[in-house]
Amino acid sequence: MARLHSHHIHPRAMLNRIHFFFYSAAIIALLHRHIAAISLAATSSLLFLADLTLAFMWLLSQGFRWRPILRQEFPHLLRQENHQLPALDVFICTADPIKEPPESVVSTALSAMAFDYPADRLSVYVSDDGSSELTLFSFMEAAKFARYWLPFCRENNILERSPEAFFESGDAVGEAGKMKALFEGLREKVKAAVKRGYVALNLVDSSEEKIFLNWKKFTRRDHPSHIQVLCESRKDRDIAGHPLPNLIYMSREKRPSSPHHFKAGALNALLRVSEAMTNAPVLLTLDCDMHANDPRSPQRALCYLLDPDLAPNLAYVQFPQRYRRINADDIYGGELRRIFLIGSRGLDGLHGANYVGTGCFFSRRSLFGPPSAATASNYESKGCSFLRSELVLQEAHDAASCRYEHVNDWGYQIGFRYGSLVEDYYTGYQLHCEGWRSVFCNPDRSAFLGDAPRSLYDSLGQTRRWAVGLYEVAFSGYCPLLYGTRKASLITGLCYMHYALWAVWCFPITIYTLFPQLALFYDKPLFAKVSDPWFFIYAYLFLASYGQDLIEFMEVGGLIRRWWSDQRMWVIRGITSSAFGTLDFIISKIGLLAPGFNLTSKANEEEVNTLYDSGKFFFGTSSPLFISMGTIAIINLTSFIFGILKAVRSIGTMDEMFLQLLLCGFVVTNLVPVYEAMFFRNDAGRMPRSVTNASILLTITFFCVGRMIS
Ligand SMILES: O=c1ccn([C@@H]2O[C@H](COP(=O)(O)OP(=O)(O)O[C@H]3O[C@H](CO)[C@@H](O)[C@H](O)[C@H]3O)[C@@H](O)[C@H]2O)c(=O)[nH]1
Ligand SMILES: [Mn+2]
Repeated sequence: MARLHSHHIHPRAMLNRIHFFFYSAAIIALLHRHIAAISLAATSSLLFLADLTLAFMWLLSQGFRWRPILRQEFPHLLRQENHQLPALDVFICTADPIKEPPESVVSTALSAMAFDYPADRLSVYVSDDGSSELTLFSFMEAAKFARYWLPFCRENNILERSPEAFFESGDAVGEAGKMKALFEGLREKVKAAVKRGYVALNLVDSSEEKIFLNWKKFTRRDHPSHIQVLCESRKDRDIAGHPLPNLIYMSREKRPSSPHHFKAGALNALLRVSEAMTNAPVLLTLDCDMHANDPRSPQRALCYLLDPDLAPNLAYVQFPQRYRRINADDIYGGELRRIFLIGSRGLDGLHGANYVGTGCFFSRRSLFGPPSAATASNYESKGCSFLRSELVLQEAHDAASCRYEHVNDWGYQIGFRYGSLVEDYYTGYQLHCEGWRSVFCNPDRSAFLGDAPRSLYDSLGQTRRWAVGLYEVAFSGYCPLLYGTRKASLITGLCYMHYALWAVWCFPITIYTLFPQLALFYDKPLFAKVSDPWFFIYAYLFLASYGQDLIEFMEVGGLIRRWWSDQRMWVIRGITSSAFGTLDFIISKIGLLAPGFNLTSKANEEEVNTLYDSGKFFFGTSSPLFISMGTIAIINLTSFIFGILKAVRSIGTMDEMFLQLLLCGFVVTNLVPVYEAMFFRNDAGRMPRSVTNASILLTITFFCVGRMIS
């Protein structure tokens, strides 16, 4: 058998290692200087703390650079060699018809149904945590549309098989025009229903009517399980007479007394329901807003999953999260290249890429125990009984009930893991600790494309939730530093710890954006003079780390201006979402409030979209997050202006204050959009006045306190 894939170590790995030694020497020198000059002065000990944290985080992150791997697959060989393709179950999660518009969710499902894959071996399962009749209705419509859409894609060899994305790009004429009209019809119907808030019974036929009448008795937090087989490949045909893949709607049982564990709970219910129905050995998880952009991605993943050398230990093949409709500058750093490309590639050279929740092909086996314990025979696909048969449906409903969650090890020993809001990170980590491996697959044509948040508040809300979820792992019995380093490997554990402490950046960033600025205002020098040799250590540390970051970012296809946004968002997150995420976590730990999964909005709001497309930040709401950002912005601006004025008057002081002035200027440059939104904009996305006023008040307070201390 020819090799289905190849890989090599990144050519820069050696340079990275050399750089590691020089850079660590500089860090040690700096820390030594701190210790030698240690004083009880608050500012200098804070700066020491900041540098210590930065150094620690830097150390944890070096594993990503130790042995990055680049891979290539040869999926065409699968066909040449007549490989039998295994059955594939696709899981799509949605949770709210308002934040996650059903017309987009069905597009995602259609893109997966249209995979270039034998229909009798492909099933698409949709979990609806919103338990919404609107979503079910949309999927009923989607099942009808699929009969036209699938043959259209197949016959015209279309690559972009999400109807939403397909019709967005390019004009539709001829047959495509007809398809577009059909899809628009579906969309209008769905949108009208969502606007109305319920499914009008005249929209559905008599057999469907019963379902919706029944539905009205439930609430979204208290209802029995509901499963609806919308397409069944053994029975249903598209308009060209080909079998359709299975399409199954599931709303798992929810009871107030039974914790539902958010997305991890939904995925586990899907895991059980699919076991009762099709039990495919290969699974694909997708977020509702992440459609397939290449119909042959399953074959690409199978290049690894079918490799007899890898298969016994291979848990999953992860594709990167990539996004469409990102604006030119990617103002919110939504691409997250550092996590989804650079980080994954780095981990791939160790135990394997981390799981990022979507675009990931699993071997079902891996979710049921360590590689040594699994017996392959339990994971053979079912193909005999009809999905709509009484028996199968009964079993499936049962599998979607809360009952399982109480008695079994679901979420702890098997399935997607509970206990963290970032169930993806946590599950991948646990699998690696169990001895499973994984692979990062990053083809040139994006396999999946999703939507990134389009308002600042959404973007920060998302990372705030991640921060809490990551802390939950850091401070659990499975802390990667203690447990991961032992169970997986030293470097893998350190990398996972780096992510677990992702929000810890808030400490050094807040210190560096606050105290040197106050000190500048009150003429207190903190750093080395320009004429001092130590100045060069500072310069080296700063330039080398930013330089390395830039090189890595560009190398994974980034643009300079997007890199600038990316590093800006690092600063902004540090003073907002990471800081508030840290607080959220502390509050949840002392038992005041249980952490919740706030969905990221995927809704298309006109104003938000227009501002996003024109590259302007959308603030709009008065959130405490923005007050902390506004305060730091104004403090930096004030100190910077003050510093410049002083520098102009007496050049002499420049020598010892230069680094502080530079730092201040750097922060000010980063926060230009904040000043604009506070003082120069009048649109809906500007900073609310109340936030600006509160920030000014807080700034004054800080300067007063600073005066008392200095
Ligand atoms: O109770 C819930 C909450 C969420 N979801 C689904 O989970 C997915 C991710 O939710 P989203 O609001 O889009 O979160 P993001 O922060 O954008 O998602 C990232 O982070 C999540 C973990 O916090 C991962 O699950 C995702 O895969 C990853 O893309 C969506 O399809 C939701 O419908 C559920 O099914 N049930
Ligand atoms: Mn999302």
